[in-house]
Amino acid sequence: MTRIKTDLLVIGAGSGGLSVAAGAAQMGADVTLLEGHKMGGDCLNYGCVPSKALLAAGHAAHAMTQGAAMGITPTVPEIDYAAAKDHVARVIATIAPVDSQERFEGLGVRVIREFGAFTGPRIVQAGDTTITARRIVVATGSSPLVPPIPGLADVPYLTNETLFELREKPEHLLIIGGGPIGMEMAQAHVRLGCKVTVIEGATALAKDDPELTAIVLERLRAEGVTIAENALAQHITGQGGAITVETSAGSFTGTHLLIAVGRKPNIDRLNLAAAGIAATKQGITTDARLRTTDKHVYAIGDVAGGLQFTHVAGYHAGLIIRQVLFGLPAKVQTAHIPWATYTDPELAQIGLTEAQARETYGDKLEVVRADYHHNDRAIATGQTTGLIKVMLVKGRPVGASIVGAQAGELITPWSLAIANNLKISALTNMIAPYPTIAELNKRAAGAYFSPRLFDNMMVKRVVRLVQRLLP
Ligand SMILES: Cc1cc2nc3c(=O)[nH]c(=O)nc-3n(C[C@H](O)[C@H](O)[C@H](O)COP(=O)(O)OP(=O)(O)OC[C@H]3O[C@@H](n4cnc5c(N)ncnc54)[C@H](O)[C@@H]3O)c2cc1C
Ligand SMILES: NC(=O)c1ccc[n+]([C@@H]2O[C@H](COP(=O)([O-])OP(=O)(O)OC[C@H]3O[C@@H](n4cnc5c(N)ncnc54)[C@H](O)[C@@H]3O)[C@@H](O)[C@H]2O)c1
Repeated sequence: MTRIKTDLLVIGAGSGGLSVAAGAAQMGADVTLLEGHKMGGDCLNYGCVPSKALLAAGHAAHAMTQGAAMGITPTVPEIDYAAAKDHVARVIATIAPVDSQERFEGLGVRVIREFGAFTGPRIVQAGDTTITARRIVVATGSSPLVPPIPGLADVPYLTNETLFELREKPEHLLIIGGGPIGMEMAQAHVRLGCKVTVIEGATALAKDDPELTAIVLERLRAEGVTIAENALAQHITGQGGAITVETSAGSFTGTHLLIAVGRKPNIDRLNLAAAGIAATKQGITTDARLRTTDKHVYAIGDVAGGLQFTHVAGYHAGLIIRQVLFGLPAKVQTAHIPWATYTDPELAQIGLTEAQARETYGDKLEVVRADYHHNDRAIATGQTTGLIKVMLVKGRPVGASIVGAQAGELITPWSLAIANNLKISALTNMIAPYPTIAELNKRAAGAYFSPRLFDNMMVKRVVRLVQRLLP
């Protein structure tokens, strides 16, 4: 049995935990990091990285079918599904050293490859090591939620933890859940030559603006994905190769089944009760400073519930560094946190959607828009499907929604604007190189001033007067 005393104990080496550990160790703190499974957590091994790598393989296959309008003869791509998964594995392996035990030990972090469990307030057991810490950060992430649908336990099913290892190409992939995981994986698979059916109990991509999600769903359907909405999965039967999901809107049969109905926080192993730390089904209870019910213990990232994204876990980590290392106050804000779904077209959101902004601000709300089909770069590249909507109150953005090529890139300046409470003029003052899709942001911002300048009699009178007076 080994006993350790440490300044800062971080439980979980995923997006959030690694950021805290790297920052704190490099600033001179004594840091201990526990990881019971793979360094890098969900994002690297089972989430963002493999999903974007598989989407890229699907994109490459799709591109071979799309050149006709530009004089390129489309071909039917030959798809080696297992080789596409090899590409996914290589991408993970390329990024893995950044999150590795060796790198973190090199930074001065004490890394223990064990699951941790509280045995008392600020005391954690990890294998045969007992750790007492002045401050603890719980960053244990989340796992796929497997709902208690009758029959599910008796059929083989995939989750994001097993999908990326699958080497045999699904002939017909059934996906329960039309959230970001379901829709990204639906498009990746249909483009890799699989038949795909998405079974969604309510509305697909429901967290985004319905006007924009309709554009994504239309494209997915046009590419061959069957999307059944208001189809709650109720009963599952069959075996590998022939699985039937009975829903409130009919039954669907496929060869493989992916469950993508949301996440559950990783708290079962933590023995939180021993430390008097409260949690709900959504995650560990935290205050606005990310402190748990034990003020010396923080919870960050997916395990704290709320928005579950890698950049949120990273943002939380920054707030922890501020508080724990420098003793400065810090408060979680959510208004400037964007997200993007990497379908084609991409879908991105920050702040309030139009409906949410309308509910909050009523008549004070102004909505400005710009369409991709007016953008010269989008015309040149044949990517004219899409639009930007910006929600403004008294000349300041309170939300932005984008669907279209590179929406995930285009959302960033709106985060800058909202995070710094900038006026929309900050975006009109900006100059984007021509021809770029990014000009759309400036065009949307300009749409706020256009009616004020061009439909304004006073402006016209002033201009005429100045013209008369000028020599
Ligand atoms: C398919 C998929 C695609 C995604 N795509 C995106 C995307 O494109 N962009 C985006 O921003 N987000 C994406 N996400 C979400 C993103 O992966 C998570 O929000 C992010 O990984 C959360 O980071 P975390 O540090 O909270 O948890 P994790 O990264 O999950 O790390 C938690 C770590 O803690 C370890 N652990 C758990 N319990 C213990 C314990 N008791 N002791 C020690 N270690 C423990 C786990 O093994 C794990 O390594 C995606 C998620 C999925 C599933
Ligand atoms: N691009 C990204 O940033 C990205 C990509 C993937 C995942 N993620 C993260 O992972 C989280 C989880 O994603 P997700 O797609 O699993 O969850 P989700 O909660 O966003 O969507 C799950 C969907 O499943 C549906 N559902 C639930 N039970 C059902 C049932 N019995 N039958 C049919 N449908 C049912 C829900 O109505 C919902 O639309 C996301 O919220 C996000 O934070 C992010």
